[in-house]
Amino acid sequence: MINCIITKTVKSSFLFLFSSSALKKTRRSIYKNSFLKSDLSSIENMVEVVNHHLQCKRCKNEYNAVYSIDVTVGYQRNNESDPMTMLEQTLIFIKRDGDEILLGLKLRGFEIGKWNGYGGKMEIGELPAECAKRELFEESGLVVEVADLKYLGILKFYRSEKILDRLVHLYVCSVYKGYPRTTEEMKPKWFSSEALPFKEMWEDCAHWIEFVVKEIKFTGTFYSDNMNNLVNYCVEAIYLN
Ligand SMILES: Nc1[nH]c(=O)nc2c1ncn2[C@H]1C[C@H](O)[C@@H](COP(=O)(O)OP(=O)(O)OP(=O)(O)O)O1
Repeated sequence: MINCIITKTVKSSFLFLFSSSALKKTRRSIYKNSFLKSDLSSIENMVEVVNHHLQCKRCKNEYNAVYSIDVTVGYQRNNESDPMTMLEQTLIFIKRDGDEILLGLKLRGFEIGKWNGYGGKMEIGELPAECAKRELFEESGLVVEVADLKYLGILKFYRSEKILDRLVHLYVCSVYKGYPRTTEEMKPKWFSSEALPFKEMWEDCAHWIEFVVKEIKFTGTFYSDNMNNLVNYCVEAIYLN
C-alpha cells in the first residue's frame, strides 16, 4: 500500500501542525480498518472516524462526538434531533467521452454563481449514493443507477479549526440517461477536464478536482476561518494494490 500525502499550508504554520497530527490519527484509523478487510483492492469498507467538535445547528452548543462512518454507507440519520443532521452531503460529477465533466452553475442559495458538481444534503434515512442519485435528478434531470456510481472519497470541512461543518461524499459516474437541463437550481455545461473554470468554482475545488479527473480515491480536509476563507488543507490520495 502506498500512501501519497499532499499537505499545503496556506497561511498558518500553527494550523498545519494542528491539522497534520489530527489527520495522522485519522489515517491510522483508516488503514487499521482497511487492513482488517480481506479485499484490499477497494476501499469499499473503509471506515472514517470523525472525532471532533460538533456544533448543534439549533442551539449552537459545541460538544465532542465520535462517529464511525462507513464511507459507502455513510452515516444514516434516524431523526431530526441528531447532531449530524445537515452535516452530510453528496457531490457527483458526471463524465462524458472520458474527458468531459458536467458542471452546474448554481442559480440560487448558497454559493450562487459558482460552477460545481451536482448534489446536496442527505435526507433522513437516506444513504449517500441514493442522495447523489436523487439530487442529480432533481437538479439536472439526469438518471443514474446507484450501482454505476463510483465512490471517490470524502471531503471534510472545518470552521474555526475545530468545528466540523460539512462532510461531503464524492462520486463520479459515466453511465447516465437523459440530457442535462436547466432547473431552478442549476444551469448545466460540459467542460473539458483541461479547461475547468477554477476561478468560478469553490476555492477548495482546485486542490482536489484532479482526483476526480483521474478517478483516484482520496480524502480531503479543509479548514476555514469564520469568514469562510480557506486557511489550510490536506488532500491524501489513497493507492491500494
Ligand atoms: N466546500 C465545498 N466545495 C465544493 O466543491 N462543494 C461543496 C462544498 N461544500 C458543499 N459542497 C457541495 C456539496 C453539495 O453538493 C452542495 C450543497 O449545496 P446545497 O447547500 O445547496 O444543498 P441542497 O441542494 O441540499 O440545498 P437545499 O436544496 O437548498 O436544501 O454543495
